[in-house]
Amino acid sequence: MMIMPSSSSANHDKQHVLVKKINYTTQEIEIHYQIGCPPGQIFYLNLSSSPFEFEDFNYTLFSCPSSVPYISSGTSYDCLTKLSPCLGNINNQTNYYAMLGGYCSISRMPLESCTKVLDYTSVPDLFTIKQANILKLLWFIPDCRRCEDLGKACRFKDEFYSTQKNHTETQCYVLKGPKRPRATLRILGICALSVVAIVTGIVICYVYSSTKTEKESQLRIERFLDDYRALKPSRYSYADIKRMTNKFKDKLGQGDYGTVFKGKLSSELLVAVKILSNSNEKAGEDFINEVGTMGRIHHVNVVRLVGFCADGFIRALVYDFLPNGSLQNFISSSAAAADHMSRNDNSNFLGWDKLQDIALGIAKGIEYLHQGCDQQILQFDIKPHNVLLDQNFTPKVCDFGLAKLCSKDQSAISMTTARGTMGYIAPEVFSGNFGNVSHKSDVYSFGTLLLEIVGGRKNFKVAEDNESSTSQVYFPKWIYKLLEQDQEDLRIHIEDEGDVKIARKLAIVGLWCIQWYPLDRPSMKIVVQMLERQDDKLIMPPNPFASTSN
Ligand SMILES: Nc1ncnc2c1ncn2[C@@H]1O[C@H](COP(=O)(O)OP(=O)(O)OP(=O)(O)O)[C@@H](O)[C@H]1O
Repeated sequence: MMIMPSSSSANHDKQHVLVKKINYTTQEIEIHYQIGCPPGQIFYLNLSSSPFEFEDFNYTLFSCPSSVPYISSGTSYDCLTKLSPCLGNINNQTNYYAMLGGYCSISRMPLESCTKVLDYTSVPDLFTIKQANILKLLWFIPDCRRCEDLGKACRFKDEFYSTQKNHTETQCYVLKGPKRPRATLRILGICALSVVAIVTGIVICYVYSSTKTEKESQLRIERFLDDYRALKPSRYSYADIKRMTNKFKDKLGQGDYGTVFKGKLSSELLVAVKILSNSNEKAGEDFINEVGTMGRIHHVNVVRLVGFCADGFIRALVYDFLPNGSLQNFISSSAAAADHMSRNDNSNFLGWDKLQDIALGIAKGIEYLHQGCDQQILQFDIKPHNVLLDQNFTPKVCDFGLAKLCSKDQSAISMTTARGTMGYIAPEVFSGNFGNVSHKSDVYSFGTLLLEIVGGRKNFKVAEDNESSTSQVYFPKWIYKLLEQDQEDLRIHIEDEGDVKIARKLAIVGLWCIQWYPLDRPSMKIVVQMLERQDDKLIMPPNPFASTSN
């Protein structure tokens, strides 16, 4: 900061002073100022070109012959300041100077021997300068003290619009953060909005997905409970059975042990209801067998027992309805017989791929019965009649009236009477001479079924066509010879290149299964593996008819 001594002063140079303190609230600035000697110099400070003023005081300068004692006024200002040792030379006399503040009464000062030299009006606070070398300056324009008190910023009123250059009125305003360019602000706004949108989106997604997951898990539990309930066969009354079969309106078929009717459990669940005939003395036993066995098994290739009825003398079994009926309806057309076999209508022919799938499905179902349950279940009546097909032609093993439960490690079971259907029964089942009755007995029946699929006719029935001598040939024996001679033409109905390969495979597996001695037959597990093989490298089995060959 610079201040200029007055023109009356000898020194016209601008003087640099040090700003010690600025107080914006009181609008005071303190500068470091060394009082000169004689002190009058300060009284001629020219502040006209600056916005500052000093607080004006009035003083009277006295010249005294000797030093005067210092006397306090008792106020915040001192009354008398000695200017000793600043000696001045007035009227050719070397004198001490004393300065008397205008606010003090001269009568109380020890100035009797002194002579008044000069009155100074409107001069700075000499006492402060003298004590601390501080000169206090004030400014009044702009007047921001009110704004400072309010903690606000201050500016000239209508700073931007005023046409008057020297207007002095001020106004307070709230100081905002540093201004940012509009584009930056817009980008920041967009970013902020995006963040808010993303966060909101995440929150909505989270809430939505957690509600959805909750609903899904609830649904899953409901479904599980439904399924769990469905796993156990329900018990129905006769009235229920009548209601579900619409009073036995739609008959599906007649078996040895009863009549089967179509029924409806709900709009979605169709059922087949088998009413066991009372006339058959074995019906009660079959009933217990069937419910006891099927109540505990669940497999895609085993028909599901939905429920049963034991109401008075009425016994009924309720199964899932399988719209494509039994496999028997489809295998008699599988082979368009060669000249020595009777030619059947092949309108029901499913194709070799489908037949292979069906064979594999049945094998898996039987393997499950043998190995997949707590107890081994021997079905003892595997035949095409007892394989039902659903809407996708997935095979389901059914009819467990003859089934027997035994422990898994049991290698043989005792059997008092022969079980099963002639032509499918394993030799050991009807005669104890050929080995023990075991799971291998089901393997034999399955082998017969496989060969029926390939031959398209009942194996055990020698063809009744007497027009040709070859029609008397027993199909398994005949096909064994053909395969042994590695003949390509199996005299089957072929639609595709791979058909012969499939038929060969089914026939070879079938021949393995119908080995006379149970020990020579593969287990159902091996049968499944053989049927799943894609190559045509299956080893030919020994001749199953060696002991019976003529
Ligand atoms: N779950 C089912 N879904 C659809 N049809 C069925 C169902 N069960 C049986 N049938 C039909 O009812 C007919 C009679 O079946 P049933 O099991 O009583 O006798 P079978 O198997 O033909 O002979 P057997 O009494 O000697 O075993 C079958 O041929 C089949 O067409």
